[in-house]
Amino acid sequence: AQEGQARPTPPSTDAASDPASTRSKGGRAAEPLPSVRILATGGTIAGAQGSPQGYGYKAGAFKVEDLIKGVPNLGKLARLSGEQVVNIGSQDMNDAVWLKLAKRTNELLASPDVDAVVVTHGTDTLEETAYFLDLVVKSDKPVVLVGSMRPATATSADGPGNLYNAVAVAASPEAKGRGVLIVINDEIHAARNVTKTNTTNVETFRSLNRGPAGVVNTGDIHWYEKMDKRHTVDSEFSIAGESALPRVDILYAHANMSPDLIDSAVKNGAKGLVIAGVGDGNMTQPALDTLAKHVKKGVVVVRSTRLPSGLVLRNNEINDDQKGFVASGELNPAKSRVLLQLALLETKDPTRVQRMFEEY
Ligand SMILES: NC(=O)CC[C@H](N)C(=O)O
Repeated sequence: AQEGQARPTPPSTDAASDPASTRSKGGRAAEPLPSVRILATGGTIAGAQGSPQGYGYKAGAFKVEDLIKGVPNLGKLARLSGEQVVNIGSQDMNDAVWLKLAKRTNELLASPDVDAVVVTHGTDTLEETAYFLDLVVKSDKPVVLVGSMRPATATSADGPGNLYNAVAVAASPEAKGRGVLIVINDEIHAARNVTKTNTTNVETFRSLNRGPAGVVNTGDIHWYEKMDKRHTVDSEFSIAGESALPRVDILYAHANMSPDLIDSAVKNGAKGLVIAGVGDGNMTQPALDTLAKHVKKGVVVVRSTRLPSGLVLRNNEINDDQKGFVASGELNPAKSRVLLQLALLETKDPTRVQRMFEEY
């Protein structure tokens, strides 16, 4: 547990308990609670079930005010305010929303009136949005993303408990400087490390290569190791003044992979390509040859893996130096795509991009 900090009151269904604006510590004078802004973007956490039997649900049925009201005692953790950025299923997340969300987050965190930001989000692309923010947020104040696997109206909805824990983490002074975090299913994950591993299970988010950043149970936090990679205030990336991001496509390798889709992606405007390679970032010889041809014309190619864990090491099975490829290291294809989009705002030089893949 965090030293010197009162354990937050666990959620109860006591409707009479009024939200306090201060937290007292062992009889000492009460100090103001941290101010946490909730930025809502939609997803299952804001979804209502279509029918009691069905899986189907209406995404974004609930507004941010509904989400806050739905969690007993949330107001005892922090002074809360909410704003609706978008209300979409995260399968529809796009560069424009990322830029809007990141700029708003930076604006809020630059204010002395805001101590932390919580983003409610669908789980499908949660890890991508989190990593994007990890690379472009210019503050060491906590930024916590949270989602749920069951809609708010489901039996055993997981959203309210997840939101309670997310606000507890955001309100924790020790969350400062850890980069963007994802809180779900009683675990805290670094944006860079976490991935969705199961289509429906509440235990779907895993940091497969490194393990979680901590655990959180009804607001009681236990931290593990700090992230040693560059993020937030140490990041060289900035989206200030950017109105669009370069197009980067992901191509999935498989037996008998043909180079046609590679050519098509480049023809349609991709400035960078990420290969979800077989094994440690491998692919058929025709695919390799076609990629090498596009590298010579300035397209940046990153080799990642379609496997859920493990590293893609430089010059391991493939001579990246000779072909001008970049190896993704620990980053999965979705996160490699995010980093490459930001890298391409700076450079097309594969040596510099490789350095970024080693540092972030
Ligand atoms: N559990 C979820 O959040 C998935 C719902 C939806 N596809 C989304 O990502 O927003």
